[in-house]
Amino acid sequence: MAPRKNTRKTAAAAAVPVNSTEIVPVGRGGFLGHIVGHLAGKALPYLSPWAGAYSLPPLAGLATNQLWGQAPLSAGLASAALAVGGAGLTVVAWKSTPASSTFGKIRRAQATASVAAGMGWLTCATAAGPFGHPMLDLWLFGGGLFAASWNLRQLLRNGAAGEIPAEETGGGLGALAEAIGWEKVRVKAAKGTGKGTVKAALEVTDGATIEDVQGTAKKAAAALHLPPSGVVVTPDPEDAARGTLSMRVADLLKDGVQFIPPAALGLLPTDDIPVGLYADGEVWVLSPFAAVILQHLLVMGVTGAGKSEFCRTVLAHLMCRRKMSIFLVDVAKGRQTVGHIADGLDWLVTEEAEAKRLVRALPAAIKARGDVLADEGLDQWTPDSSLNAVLVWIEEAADLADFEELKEIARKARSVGIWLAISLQRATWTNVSTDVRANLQATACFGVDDPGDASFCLPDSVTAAGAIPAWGSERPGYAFSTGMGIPQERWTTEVRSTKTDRAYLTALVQAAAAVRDPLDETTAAALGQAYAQRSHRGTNRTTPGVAEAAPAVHAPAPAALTALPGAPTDRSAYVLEDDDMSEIEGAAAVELEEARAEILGAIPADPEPDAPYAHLRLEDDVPDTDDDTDLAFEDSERPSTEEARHILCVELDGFVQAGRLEFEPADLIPATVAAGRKRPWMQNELKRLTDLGVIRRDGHGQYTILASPLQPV
Ligand SMILES: Nc1ncnc2c1ncn2[C@@H]1O[C@H](COP(=O)(O)OP(=O)(O)OP(=O)(O)O)[C@@H](O)[C@H]1O
Repeated sequence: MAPRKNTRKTAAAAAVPVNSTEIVPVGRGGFLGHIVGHLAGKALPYLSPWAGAYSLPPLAGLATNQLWGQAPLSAGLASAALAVGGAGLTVVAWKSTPASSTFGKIRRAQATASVAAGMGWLTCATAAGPFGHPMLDLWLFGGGLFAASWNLRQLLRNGAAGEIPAEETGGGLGALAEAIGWEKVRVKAAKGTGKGTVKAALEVTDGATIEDVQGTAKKAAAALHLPPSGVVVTPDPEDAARGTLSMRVADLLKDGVQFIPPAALGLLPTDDIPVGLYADGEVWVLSPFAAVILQHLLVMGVTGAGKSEFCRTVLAHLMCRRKMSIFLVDVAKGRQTVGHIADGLDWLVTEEAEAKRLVRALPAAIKARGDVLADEGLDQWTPDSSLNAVLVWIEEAADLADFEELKEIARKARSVGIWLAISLQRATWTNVSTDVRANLQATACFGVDDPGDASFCLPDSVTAAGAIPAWGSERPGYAFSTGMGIPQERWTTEVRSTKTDRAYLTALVQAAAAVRDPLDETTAAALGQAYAQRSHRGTNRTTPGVAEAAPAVHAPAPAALTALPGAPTDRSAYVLEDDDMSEIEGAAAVELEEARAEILGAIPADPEPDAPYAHLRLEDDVPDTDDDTDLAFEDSERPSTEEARHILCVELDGFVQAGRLEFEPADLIPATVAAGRKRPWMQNELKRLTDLGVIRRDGHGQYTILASPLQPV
């Protein structure tokens, strides 16, 4: 295995401050000096109430006494004015001090009492003078009590920073709590992470729940003037009364995230895929193939939200790996999105018919891979298998396959190492069934217009926490992502995918051709003609032992039938016994009536409606020739059953050679006539070829050719 570099931490390392140990200076000033300095530093904040209490009152008292205390009239008027002013100030102090908690109430009482006592003393000191008795005694005792009570508050606040409510820690969280009705919520120890996010511990009391708090995350964001998704409340899995409040106060990713190149060419599919950065600078890493369960991915976001960039990022990384094959289906703008890295795609599908072919071929590949893994003694795909891991990325899958088909593929592909990624602009109940959704357990939800859409993509636990990317296309590349080995506590952290550079990616993918393995033989054979005739094939190394697709052989040769996936080895298998025939006829009877309308509907309108033979149907015997006519038909010998079947097989093979893998029964009418047979015979043949895995019946009377009956794959 190629050496692995730990990409997960590289980008983060620059942003994370190094934890330093405080160094005590030794030398001049020395240890004692340091202790004295340290103590002085600690004590200083506690001295200010004392300094204020013992300096301001005498100064103010002396000033007012000197100004108005000398004459009885001015002293009386000044005292009265100060008393009224003092009462007013006391009311203001009471009203303006928040008291949503016990601590708040104490603080309000303390602030109000301090103002009232100070103004009362000043009123008296104006007339009586500050330094006589009892004014001097009141100042000395009252000032001491005042300063000590404020010291007590400081001590409580500093000593129990983690235990007291936010309003005690300052920073406006107390006001926030009051504004959004968090009476039963304690917000503790708000701390900046230094990476644009402030985090605080939450605790609910009096019967409240963390879910109640989650419901008000948007209010909190509005009160703090943050983006709607800027406040996220995550419950503590260990304690239902606790949680974490994260507030993203700065956007470190707004200048974009550069593509993080692969650590090496030739890594395995199980190695980490770095696809972007989290809001706190950590690398956003996906590990789908290394996770305990391979979780299929649902990518969602409005047009312009950044899905294509994300797709290119994931694909580019996987294109640089061994034992990995990638199929991409994008009927809308495939070449435009990935044309420059198409070399790395083993199969790029841009046509709807081919997309349907691919989807229909997958069940056979899943089955064949399952058999190989069982033989290899593996419960699920690992790099030890002889098979490649496969990524099938489908854009707007709901338009290309029916839900039942997708559900089955998603359910079974997981264990055989086929990773399904489905990208949608808007996943609602109407364009993806809940069954399919349930099988897409990993998500990357980019901007959506309606918050409800996000809840279709992201798990409830994530949207409930307030992690909803309801920014539409305003913030391209930003998303929330879950599953694929992402630690659960990261699911509610915003990410931004990397922005790719066309020229760089092209060069990278070209260089990686030397390490890309071709698709393993088992999967390639099981995918049949749909894969053998794919319209695009990428470049990869040719590994000894893995044959390239056989050149098309037009000449039908009986021996070639051996190449059918799961088909018997000699042509006699195509010849059925009578018993089989009646069984098939019985089973086909129902289908016949259904197919009849379809076939007849497909036949163009009769160009000679008034001709004497117009009443004849395909299944009617050809009438005897008119006695009056000169025309005579040569008696041609009716082909044997084997010959008739061969004619039909040649017709089907002709379709395959022409790159046409879909047909309707009506298309086989000329061959049926050439075989000297009628419609029921053709229907039986179709049924038989379906059972043999040569063709597959789709809805609405259509068939897909899975493998030519006459050619090796
Ligand atoms: N991670 C990103 N960082 C910066 N810009 C980005 C990022 N992702 C996408 N963009 C920009 O946003 C625009 C739209 O991106 P993109 O084509 O990936 O959106 P989309 O979701 O695929 O849209 P659509 O559904 O129409 O295909 C592009 O101009 C692209 O450069």
